[in-house]
Amino acid sequence: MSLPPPSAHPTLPEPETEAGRAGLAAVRADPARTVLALDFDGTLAPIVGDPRDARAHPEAVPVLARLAPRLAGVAVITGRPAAEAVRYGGLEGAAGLEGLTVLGAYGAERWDAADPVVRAPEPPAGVAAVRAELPGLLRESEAPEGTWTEDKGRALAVHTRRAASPDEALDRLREPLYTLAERHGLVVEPGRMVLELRPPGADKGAALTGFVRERAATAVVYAGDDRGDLPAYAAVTALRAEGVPGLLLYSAPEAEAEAVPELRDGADLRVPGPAGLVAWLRALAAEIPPVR
Ligand SMILES: O=P(O)(O)OC[C@H]1O[C@H](O[C@H]2O[C@H](CO)[C@@H](O)[C@H](O)[C@H]2O)[C@H](O)[C@@H](O)[C@@H]1O
Repeated sequence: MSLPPPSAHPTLPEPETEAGRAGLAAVRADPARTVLALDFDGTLAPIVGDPRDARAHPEAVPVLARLAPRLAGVAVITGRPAAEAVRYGGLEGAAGLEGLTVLGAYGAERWDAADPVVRAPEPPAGVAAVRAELPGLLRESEAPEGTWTEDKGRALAVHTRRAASPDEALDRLREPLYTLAERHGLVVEPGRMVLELRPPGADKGAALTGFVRERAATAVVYAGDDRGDLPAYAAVTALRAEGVPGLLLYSAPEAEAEAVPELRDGADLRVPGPAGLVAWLRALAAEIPPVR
Protein backbone atom coordinates (compact mmCIF):
# COMPACT_ATOMS: atom_id res chain seq x y z
CA MET A 1 0.00 0.00 0.00
CA SER A 2 1.52 3.34 -0.98
CA LEU A 3 1.02 6.34 1.28
CA PRO A 4 0.21 9.88 0.19
CA PRO A 5 2.79 12.57 1.01
CA PRO A 6 2.07 14.58 4.19
CA SER A 7 0.95 17.61 2.17
CA ALA A 8 -1.75 15.73 0.25
CA HIS A 9 -5.37 15.63 1.41
CA PRO A 10 -6.39 12.04 0.76
CA THR A 11 -10.00 11.05 1.12
CA LEU A 12 -10.96 8.78 4.00
CA PRO A 13 -11.25 5.16 2.87
CA GLU A 14 -14.65 3.58 3.36
CA PRO A 15 -14.72 1.15 6.35
CA GLU A 16 -15.29 -2.42 5.24
CA THR A 17 -18.10 -3.19 7.70
CA GLU A 18 -21.55 -1.75 8.23
CA ALA A 19 -20.79 -1.05 11.91
CA GLY A 20 -17.61 0.75 10.88
CA ARG A 21 -19.45 2.84 8.31
CA ALA A 22 -21.98 3.79 11.01
CA GLY A 23 -19.07 4.67 13.31
CA LEU A 24 -17.45 6.93 10.72
CA ALA A 25 -20.81 8.54 9.92
CA ALA A 26 -21.26 9.38 13.62
CA VAL A 27 -17.76 10.88 13.76
CA ARG A 28 -18.48 13.02 10.71
CA ALA A 29 -21.87 14.07 12.09
CA ASP A 30 -20.53 15.28 15.44
CA PRO A 31 -16.72 15.34 15.75
CA ALA A 32 -16.98 17.49 18.88
CA ARG A 33 -18.59 14.52 20.63
CA THR A 34 -16.10 11.94 19.33
CA VAL A 35 -13.35 10.25 21.33
CA LEU A 36 -10.21 9.16 19.47
CA ALA A 37 -8.10 6.58 21.33
CA LEU A 38 -4.84 5.09 20.12
CA ASP A 39 -2.42 2.44 21.23
CA PHE A 40 1.28 3.43 21.27
CA ASP A 41 3.73 0.70 20.14
CA GLY A 42 2.96 -0.60 16.67
CA THR A 43 0.18 1.97 16.21
CA LEU A 44 1.60 5.44 16.89
CA ALA A 45 5.21 4.26 17.06
CA PRO A 46 6.89 1.88 14.58
CA ILE A 47 8.08 -1.40 16.09
CA VAL A 48 11.84 -1.48 16.77
CA GLY A 49 14.19 -4.08 18.21
CA ASP A 50 14.88 -2.30 21.48
CA PRO A 51 11.79 -0.89 23.27
CA ARG A 52 13.90 2.00 24.59
CA ASP A 53 14.35 3.19 21.00
CA ALA A 54 10.63 3.38 20.18
CA ARG A 55 9.42 6.86 19.17
CA ALA A 56 6.13 8.12 17.78
CA HIS A 57 5.95 8.45 14.00
CA PRO A 58 7.18 11.97 13.15
CA GLU A 59 3.76 12.92 11.75
CA ALA A 60 1.85 11.65 14.81
CA VAL A 61 2.05 14.69 17.09
CA PRO A 62 1.37 17.25 14.33
CA VAL A 63 -1.77 15.47 13.15
CA LEU A 64 -3.03 14.74 16.68
CA ALA A 65 -2.48 18.40 17.57
CA ARG A 66 -4.63 19.40 14.59
CA LEU A 67 -7.38 16.96 15.47
CA ALA A 68 -7.54 17.16 19.26
CA PRO A 69 -9.13 20.63 19.59
CA ARG A 70 -11.93 19.50 17.26
CA LEU A 71 -12.83 16.34 19.22
CA ALA A 72 -14.32 15.47 22.62
CA GLY A 73 -11.06 13.85 23.64
CA VAL A 74 -7.89 12.14 22.47
CA ALA A 75 -6.29 9.41 24.58
CA VAL A 76 -3.23 7.24 24.14
CA ILE A 77 -4.04 3.92 25.83
CA THR A 78 -0.89 1.87 26.25
CA GLY A 79 0.80 -0.96 28.08
CA ARG A 80 3.76 1.36 28.59
CA PRO A 81 4.17 3.36 31.79
CA ALA A 82 2.31 6.63 31.11
CA ALA A 83 5.41 8.81 31.61
CA GLU A 84 7.36 6.74 29.10
CA ALA A 85 4.66 7.02 26.43
CA VAL A 86 4.61 10.79 27.00
CA ARG A 87 8.39 10.95 26.64
CA TYR A 88 8.78 8.57 23.70
CA GLY A 89 5.74 10.08 22.03
CA GLY A 90 6.91 13.69 22.42
CA LEU A 91 3.40 14.31 23.77
CA GLU A 92 4.10 17.01 26.35
CA GLY A 93 3.94 20.71 25.56
CA ALA A 94 2.65 20.52 21.97
CA ALA A 95 0.24 23.32 21.04
CA GLY A 96 -3.10 21.64 20.38
CA LEU A 97 -2.46 18.74 22.75
CA GLU A 98 -3.36 20.62 25.94
CA GLY A 99 -6.35 18.29 26.45
CA LEU A 100 -4.51 15.01 25.73
CA THR A 101 -4.80 12.08 28.16
CA VAL A 102 -2.41 9.13 28.41
CA LEU A 103 -3.74 6.00 30.12
CA GLY A 104 -0.64 3.92 30.83
CA ALA A 105 -0.05 0.42 32.20
CA TYR A 106 -3.30 -0.73 30.53
CA GLY A 107 -5.22 2.02 32.32
CA ALA A 108 -3.71 1.66 35.80
CA GLU A 109 -1.85 4.97 35.30
CA ARG A 110 -3.19 8.30 34.11
CA TRP A 111 -1.45 11.43 32.84
CA ASP A 112 -3.26 14.54 31.60
CA ALA A 113 -1.48 17.25 29.64
CA ALA A 114 -3.57 19.79 31.56
CA ASP A 115 -2.16 18.54 34.88
CA PRO A 116 0.98 16.64 33.89
CA VAL A 117 1.65 14.26 36.75
CA VAL A 118 1.20 10.49 36.69
CA ARG A 119 -1.57 9.22 38.93
CA ALA A 120 -1.38 5.54 39.84
CA PRO A 121 -1.88 3.22 42.80
CA GLU A 122 1.18 1.53 44.35
CA PRO A 123 2.05 -1.72 42.53
CA PRO A 124 1.22 -4.87 44.49
CA ALA A 125 4.02 -6.69 46.37
CA GLY A 126 4.03 -9.46 43.77
CA VAL A 127 5.81 -7.16 41.32
CA ALA A 128 8.85 -6.81 43.60
CA ALA A 129 8.87 -10.57 44.21
CA VAL A 130 8.85 -11.29 40.47
CA ARG A 131 11.59 -8.68 39.93
CA ALA A 132 13.76 -10.52 42.47
CA GLU A 133 13.15 -14.01 41.08
CA LEU A 134 13.11 -13.34 37.35
CA PRO A 135 16.87 -13.27 36.60
CA GLY A 136 17.36 -16.67 38.28
CA LEU A 137 14.35 -18.14 36.51
CA LEU A 138 15.62 -16.95 33.11
CA ARG A 139 19.02 -18.53 33.83
CA GLU A 140 17.46 -21.83 34.94
CA SER A 141 15.19 -21.86 31.89
CA GLU A 142 18.21 -21.27 29.63
CA ALA A 143 16.63 -18.20 28.09
CA PRO A 144 18.25 -17.79 24.65
CA GLU A 145 20.73 -15.00 24.04
CA GLY A 146 18.93 -11.80 23.12
CA THR A 147 16.18 -12.31 25.71
CA TRP A 148 15.79 -9.00 27.53
CA THR A 149 13.77 -7.89 30.54
CA GLU A 150 12.09 -4.48 30.51
CA ASP A 151 11.39 -3.24 34.04
CA LYS A 152 8.26 -1.14 33.75
CA GLY A 153 7.97 -0.28 37.44
CA ARG A 154 4.61 -1.96 37.94
CA ALA A 155 5.33 -4.85 35.56
CA LEU A 156 8.19 -6.84 34.04
CA ALA A 157 8.20 -7.64 30.34
CA VAL A 158 10.38 -10.40 28.93
CA HIS A 159 11.19 -9.62 25.28
CA THR A 160 12.54 -12.06 22.70
CA ARG A 161 12.56 -9.92 19.51
CA ARG A 162 16.35 -9.81 19.58
CA ALA A 163 16.79 -13.58 20.06
CA ALA A 164 17.78 -15.64 17.00
CA SER A 165 14.37 -17.41 17.08
CA PRO A 166 11.92 -15.15 18.96
CA ASP A 167 8.98 -17.57 18.84
CA GLU A 168 11.07 -20.52 20.01
CA ALA A 169 12.41 -18.39 22.85
CA LEU A 170 8.84 -17.50 23.89
CA ASP A 171 7.83 -21.16 23.74
CA ARG A 172 10.69 -22.08 26.04
CA LEU A 173 9.83 -19.36 28.58
CA ARG A 174 6.03 -19.47 28.51
CA GLU A 175 5.38 -22.14 31.14
CA PRO A 176 7.94 -20.92 33.71
CA LEU A 177 6.78 -17.31 33.33
CA TYR A 178 3.10 -18.19 33.74
CA THR A 179 3.95 -20.22 36.84
CA LEU A 180 6.02 -17.39 38.32
CA ALA A 181 3.29 -14.83 37.65
CA GLU A 182 0.61 -17.01 39.20
CA ARG A 183 2.70 -17.69 42.31
CA HIS A 184 2.86 -13.94 42.99
CA GLY A 185 -0.67 -12.94 42.06
CA LEU A 186 0.25 -11.43 38.68
CA VAL A 187 -1.09 -12.20 35.23
CA VAL A 188 0.75 -12.70 31.95
CA GLU A 189 0.01 -10.26 29.11
CA PRO A 190 1.22 -11.81 25.85
CA GLY A 191 2.23 -9.44 23.05
CA ARG A 192 4.38 -9.15 19.96
CA MET A 193 7.48 -11.17 20.93
CA VAL A 194 6.94 -10.37 24.60
CA LEU A 195 5.42 -11.91 27.72
CA GLU A 196 4.67 -9.33 30.38
CA LEU A 197 4.06 -10.15 34.04
CA ARG A 198 1.74 -7.52 35.46
CA PRO A 199 -0.90 -6.94 38.15
CA PRO A 200 -4.45 -7.96 37.25
CA GLY A 201 -7.36 -5.54 37.40
CA ALA A 202 -6.68 -3.08 34.58
CA ASP A 203 -7.32 -3.47 30.88
CA LYS A 204 -7.62 -1.21 27.86
CA GLY A 205 -11.34 -1.96 27.54
CA ALA A 206 -12.21 -0.53 30.95
CA ALA A 207 -9.82 2.37 30.30
CA LEU A 208 -11.49 3.19 26.98
CA THR A 209 -15.06 2.84 28.28
CA GLY A 210 -14.25 5.09 31.26
CA PHE A 211 -12.77 7.75 28.98
CA VAL A 212 -15.74 7.65 26.56
CA ARG A 213 -18.16 8.07 29.47
CA GLU A 214 -16.08 10.82 31.07
CA ARG A 215 -16.27 12.83 27.81
CA ALA A 216 -19.95 11.95 27.24
CA ALA A 217 -18.89 10.93 23.73
CA THR A 218 -21.45 9.83 21.15
CA ALA A 219 -18.87 8.22 18.84
CA VAL A 220 -15.51 6.50 19.34
CA VAL A 221 -12.53 5.58 17.17
CA TYR A 222 -9.96 3.08 18.45
CA ALA A 223 -6.73 1.94 16.77
CA GLY A 224 -4.47 -0.89 17.93
CA ASP A 225 -2.17 -3.65 16.78
CA ASP A 226 -1.55 -6.15 19.59
CA ARG A 227 -3.29 -8.60 21.89
CA GLY A 228 -3.47 -6.02 24.69
CA ASP A 229 -5.87 -4.09 22.44
CA LEU A 230 -8.44 -6.90 22.34
CA PRO A 231 -10.34 -5.61 25.43
CA ALA A 232 -10.58 -2.18 23.77
CA TYR A 233 -12.05 -3.81 20.66
CA ALA A 234 -14.56 -5.61 22.90
CA ALA A 235 -15.35 -2.30 24.62
CA VAL A 236 -16.17 -0.67 21.27
CA THR A 237 -18.47 -3.59 20.45
CA ALA A 238 -20.22 -3.15 23.82
CA LEU A 239 -20.50 0.62 23.34
CA ARG A 240 -22.09 0.06 19.93
CA ALA A 241 -24.69 -2.16 21.58
CA GLU A 242 -25.45 0.76 23.94
CA GLY A 243 -25.93 3.13 21.01
CA VAL A 244 -22.45 4.68 20.77
CA PRO A 245 -21.22 4.00 17.23
CA GLY A 246 -17.56 3.12 16.88
CA LEU A 247 -14.84 2.61 14.31
CA LEU A 248 -12.10 0.03 14.84
CA LEU A 249 -8.78 0.45 13.04
CA TYR A 250 -6.07 -2.20 12.86
CA SER A 251 -2.48 -1.08 12.47
CA ALA A 252 -1.15 -4.01 10.45
CA PRO A 253 2.42 -5.21 11.01
CA GLU A 254 4.92 -5.42 8.18
CA ALA A 255 5.33 -9.17 8.75
CA GLU A 256 2.07 -11.10 8.51
CA ALA A 257 3.53 -13.60 11.00
CA GLU A 258 3.12 -10.89 13.66
CA ALA A 259 -0.53 -10.23 12.83
CA VAL A 260 -3.14 -10.72 15.53
CA PRO A 261 -5.97 -12.45 13.61
CA GLU A 262 -8.70 -11.41 16.08
CA LEU A 263 -7.81 -7.74 15.56
CA ARG A 264 -7.09 -8.02 11.84
CA ASP A 265 -10.38 -9.77 11.16
CA GLY A 266 -12.40 -7.84 13.75
CA ALA A 267 -11.38 -4.39 12.51
CA ASP A 268 -13.53 -2.18 10.31
CA LEU A 269 -10.47 -0.94 8.47
CA ARG A 270 -6.83 -2.04 8.21
CA VAL A 271 -4.02 0.50 7.76
CA PRO A 272 -0.37 -0.34 7.08
CA GLY A 273 1.25 0.36 10.46
CA PRO A 274 1.91 3.76 12.06
CA ALA A 275 2.58 5.43 8.69
CA GLY A 276 -0.81 4.23 7.47
CA LEU A 277 -2.47 5.39 10.66
CA VAL A 278 -1.09 8.93 10.44
CA ALA A 279 -2.18 9.07 6.77
CA TRP A 280 -5.69 8.10 7.92
CA LEU A 281 -5.62 10.72 10.70
CA ARG A 282 -4.52 13.36 8.19
CA ALA A 283 -7.45 12.47 5.97
CA LEU A 284 -9.78 12.73 8.97
CA ALA A 285 -8.33 16.11 9.95
CA ALA A 286 -8.83 17.35 6.39
CA GLU A 287 -12.55 16.56 6.68
CA ILE A 288 -13.27 17.98 10.11
CA PRO A 289 -13.58 21.74 10.24
CA PRO A 290 -11.51 23.59 12.84
CA VAL A 291 -13.44 24.95 15.83
CA ARG A 292 -13.86 28.76 15.58
O1 LIG B 1 0.10 -1.11 24.47
P1 LIG B 1 1.26 -0.75 23.61
O2 LIG B 1 1.50 0.71 23.55
O3 LIG B 1 1.18 -1.35 22.24
O4 LIG B 1 2.52 -1.41 24.31
C1 LIG B 1 2.67 -2.84 24.28
C2 LIG B 1 4.11 -3.21 24.55
O5 LIG B 1 4.89 -2.52 23.59
C3 LIG B 1 6.31 -2.55 23.69
O6 LIG B 1 6.76 -3.75 23.09
C4 LIG B 1 6.52 -3.80 21.71
O7 LIG B 1 7.22 -2.73 21.06
C5 LIG B 1 8.66 -2.84 21.15
C6 LIG B 1 9.27 -1.58 20.54
O8 LIG B 1 8.85 -1.42 19.21
C7 LIG B 1 9.12 -4.11 20.46
O9 LIG B 1 10.54 -4.25 20.55
C8 LIG B 1 8.44 -5.32 21.13
O10 LIG B 1 8.74 -6.51 20.43
C9 LIG B 1 6.91 -5.14 21.15
O11 LIG B 1 6.27 -6.17 21.89
C10 LIG B 1 6.79 -2.34 25.10
O12 LIG B 1 8.17 -2.61 25.19
C11 LIG B 1 6.00 -3.06 26.12
O13 LIG B 1 6.37 -2.65 27.42
C12 LIG B 1 4.53 -2.75 25.94
O14 LIG B 1 3.75 -3.42 26.91
